[in-house]
Amino acid sequence: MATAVPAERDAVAGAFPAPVREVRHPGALLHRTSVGVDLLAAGVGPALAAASTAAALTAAALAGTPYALVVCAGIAGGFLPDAPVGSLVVADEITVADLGAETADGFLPVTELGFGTVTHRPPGPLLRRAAAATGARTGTVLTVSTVTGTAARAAALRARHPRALAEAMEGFGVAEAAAAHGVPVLEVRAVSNPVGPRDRAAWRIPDALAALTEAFAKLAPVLENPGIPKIPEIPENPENPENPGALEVPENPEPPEIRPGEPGEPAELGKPGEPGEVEPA
Ligand SMILES: O=C(O)c1cccc(C(=O)CC[C@H]2O[C@@H](n3cnc4c(=O)[nH]cnc43)[C@H](O)[C@@H]2O)c1
Repeated sequence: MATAVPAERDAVAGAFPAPVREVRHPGALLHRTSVGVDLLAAGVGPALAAASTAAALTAAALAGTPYALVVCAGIAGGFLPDAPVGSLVVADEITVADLGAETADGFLPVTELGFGTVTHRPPGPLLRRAAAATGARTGTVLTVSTVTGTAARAAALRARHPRALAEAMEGFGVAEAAAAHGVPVLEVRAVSNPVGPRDRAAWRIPDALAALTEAFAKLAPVLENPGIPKIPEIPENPENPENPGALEVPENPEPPEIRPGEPGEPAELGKPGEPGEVEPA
């Protein structure tokens, strides 16, 4: 579970039974709950959130216990009237709003420049279960690098993304990291403020954090059993032109010896193995 700041991480932690313990990896400090869900304050903005999430995913994969699901969570700005302050949004599209080029004819997303991606979509069945469990609205959650501060910018974003319910700053970065590891992603946001003219005093942060705790209490059973198989990554093999998408594997590979409770045992959701962990001093 990746949030931007520790206050959001701790709000999510409030939905799980105490205690949590710290697990330190290079580039990612995890809070591991007693039910095996890992929480990460991944940093503000898509770049740092992607870097931190990728570090956590890589550490888990190297330990032989890859994550089954990544969830980006936190507070957000909501587009009125569809996502008022206090409401909860689960993204059916996680879309980066400002990755592209400004032209004389307006904004062009990177995809129209011929590269990259601008949207990640959570698996439909998981999304529907998450929305049903929490009562959340579903729609596009935009990822921005600059918080919207004017009515004109809010209107421009909605004109370009009519299904947008909320904007926040990490979802696309977290989703890019998850996609690189072939792991599905969800984004869950509690609306703390309207998207529009900047009025920081009007942000209802404590209420949104409380809504986040409540949402994750309801989501816990869904997250424990997301029902989504990991998409296997097929590494390229340039030396095998008949099957360039597969690495050569011996015909009867020796099965790895795996004993219960050891690294390599199929992981419980989000519960990486012990190697690589460093307990806090
Ligand atoms: O000051 C606090 O106590 C506090 C507690 C929890 C979170 C914060 C933040 O400032 C979180 C920043 C985080 O929130 C997202 N966010 C919220 N509203 C918007 C918005 O209107 N536009 C874009 N992002 C928004 C965003 O993901 C930030 O990273 C403070």
